[in-house]
Amino acid sequence: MSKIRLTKEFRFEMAHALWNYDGLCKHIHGHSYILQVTVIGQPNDNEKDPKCGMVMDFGDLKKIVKEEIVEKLDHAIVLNQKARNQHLFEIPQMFDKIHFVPYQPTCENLLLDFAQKIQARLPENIALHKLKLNETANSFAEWYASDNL
Ligand SMILES: Nc1nc2c(c(=O)[nH]1)N=C([C@H](O)[C@H](O)COP(=O)(O)OP(=O)(O)OP(=O)(O)O)CN2
Ligand SMILES: [Zn+2]
Repeated sequence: MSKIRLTKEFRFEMAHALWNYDGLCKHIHGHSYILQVTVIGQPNDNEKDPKCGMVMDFGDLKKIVKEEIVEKLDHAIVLNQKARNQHLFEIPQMFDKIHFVPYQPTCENLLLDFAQKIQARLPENIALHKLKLNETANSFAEWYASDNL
């Protein structure tokens, strides 16, 4: 049976800084990120199933991506763990949504992290096909399953 790709788009506001970077992005600054998540699979052909005709309910995909990524990162600060500093936690009303990650929080590395998190939550019959992350209106990175076999 034929396969179909489904895409859902998410938006979140996130601050980050690139540790040891040689440009302006070494400073804490924010982006309005746009994340497109594309999955691939065969539409359900069981007429008795409420999900008949669907590869995956858009709502189920939304739940996974919101729980794994959007709810955690929206209005958060993401910093390389090399920048970890106890003083930041002394002002919890500003810094209780700070995430230190074991990588440089570039578009590329965020996508590698997102791919792992989404893949771990997808049902067996559905595969992650592609991710696209816009950091600005004219800068984006893409992850393709076919590049990572
Ligand atoms: N390969 C990457 N390069 C850069 C990343 C990244 O994640 N991957 N990130 C940054 C900065 O965080 C920031 O996103 C600036 O990016 P840039 O597109 O250079 O933004 P500008 O506003 O300066 O670009 P304009 O084309 O002038 O709008 C830097 N590089
Ligand atoms: Zn940036």
